[in-house]
Amino acid sequence: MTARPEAVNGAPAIELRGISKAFGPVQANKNIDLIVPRGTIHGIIGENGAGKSTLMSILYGFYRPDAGEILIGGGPITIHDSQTAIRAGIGMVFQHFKLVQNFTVLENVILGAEDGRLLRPSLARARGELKRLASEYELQVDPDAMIEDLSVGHQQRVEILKALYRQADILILDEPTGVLTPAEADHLFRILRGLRDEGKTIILITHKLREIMEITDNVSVMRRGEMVASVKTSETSPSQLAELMVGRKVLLRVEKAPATPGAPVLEVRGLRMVDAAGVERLRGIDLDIRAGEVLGIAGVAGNGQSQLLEILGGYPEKGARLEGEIRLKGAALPLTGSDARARREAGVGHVPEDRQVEGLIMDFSAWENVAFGYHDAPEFQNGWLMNQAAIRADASAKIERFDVRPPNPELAAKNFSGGNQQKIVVAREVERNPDLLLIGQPTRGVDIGAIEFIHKRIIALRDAGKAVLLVSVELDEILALSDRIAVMFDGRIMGERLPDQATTADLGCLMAGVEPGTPPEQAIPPAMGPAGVA
Ligand SMILES: Nc1ncnc2c1ncn2[C@@H]1O[C@H](COP(=O)(O)OP(=O)(O)OP(=O)(O)O)[C@@H](O)[C@H]1O
Repeated sequence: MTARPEAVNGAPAIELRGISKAFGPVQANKNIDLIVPRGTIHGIIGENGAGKSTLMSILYGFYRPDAGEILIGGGPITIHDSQTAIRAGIGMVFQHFKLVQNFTVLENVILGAEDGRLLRPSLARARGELKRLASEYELQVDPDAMIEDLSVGHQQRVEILKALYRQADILILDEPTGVLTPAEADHLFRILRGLRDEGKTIILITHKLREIMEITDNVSVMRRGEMVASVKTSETSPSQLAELMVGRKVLLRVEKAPATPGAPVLEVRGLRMVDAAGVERLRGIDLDIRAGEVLGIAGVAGNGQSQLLEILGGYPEKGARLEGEIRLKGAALPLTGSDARARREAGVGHVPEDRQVEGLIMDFSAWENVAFGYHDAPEFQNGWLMNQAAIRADASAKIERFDVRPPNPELAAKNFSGGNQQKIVVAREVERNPDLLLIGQPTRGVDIGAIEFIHKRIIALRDAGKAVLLVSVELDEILALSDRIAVMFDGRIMGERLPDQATTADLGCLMAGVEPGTPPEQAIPPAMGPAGVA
């Protein structure tokens, strides 16, 4: 490790002094100072677009700062690229993993490492080292498994193993629990504590204040490009952190009156779906949603929720075979063929789970994305022509109401932070007041101020007599918003509960495919989820 700076005794693991970075007119980081003591877990929080990812990308060598200084172990260092960062002992686990899908675990771990040539002796040595790391850190994973066959939780283990294999002393994790089940998140936290206790330094970016309180030693708060506070976790509280982040008091719970459901809006009977590869993804779904209620679908990702949303939204996977019946306000909807537009015209709004692939056209501007799919509405027509000025004005107003930052309707979707991209999609769908809103992972990667806002809008839609189908892997979100909860496992609905009667343990059993109260010897889940999620 030639370029690793000499550690100065007792010096912090990381020190940033006066770091600034602009993207055109956007000052993403302004004169940032940060000290992270060695052997601690340090949380970084801030609203969407506050500049957290930019700061970490500077530390990992993806961006060069416009100004400022970085010290690692007390020694100044210029981080030209990620190879320099790796040599300085810095490892990073991204939100969207950087693994090669059709390579094995072992190949991914050694790829890019200094002895990463795929020669037999080095491979054998690497295999031994990987085995040692996996057992020492409870990161068990089959070295010969293909990445594409692993659940997201296991892919994340590979990312961590990759950093440890390169002897990282500092590990940066960007929203690591966004894709994990509660049990996987607990396991990850155990590992992080273990790493900290042996002297490694961990930076954790998260929007979840519960995680900050549970696992970090110190926490730094960013707001609009600046570092506004660094505090000891034991000396702060979730409400104080929320206020520091947003600059105002934030309600950390959803306030809603009991639902008064009306006539059925959506009726689904015997919905089955077999995908192009012949795998049965939905095995006979029956559900009803009435006007004025939120039905929450809980479940571990990969158990058919995505397919259900896509089919209801009018774009089933290519080559899928479908069976069953869907009725919207009493009228049968066609099952086959792609008819997202017909669904929209019939009063269905859809916020897809994957905003970047299905929700947005990343190279198009924010206003085009807000108008997308609705631009041919009568109010936007001017005789035979499209009234572009009206479309733009309407989109700009929605961008402003949803507090999309920066509030620049001309900026391409790809240049917004993840949470702000999500606000663009939610603004488009919710502001049309659909009779049925299908909404998948509405607040993934979204900051608490925006979560509060999106939750309020969902409840307002319900209170206006609309029906909402909410799919979320966040149990807290399901419990807070739903009037009824259905749990999906392996393409089926395992059970339905009322939120005030459901316990996390009870829902957890159903999510694992086990009827609550089943004697332990019989409580073996019938099958893995379709995507192989354990
Ligand atoms: N490559 C880029 N080009 C232009 N603007 C950018 C680029 N990367 C980031 N920005 C802008 O810099 C600001 C900070 O973004 P950053 O991604 O660091 O925020 P964040 O705090 O990580 O947000 P989130 O919590 O939503 O991930 C935002 O206004 C963003 O739009």
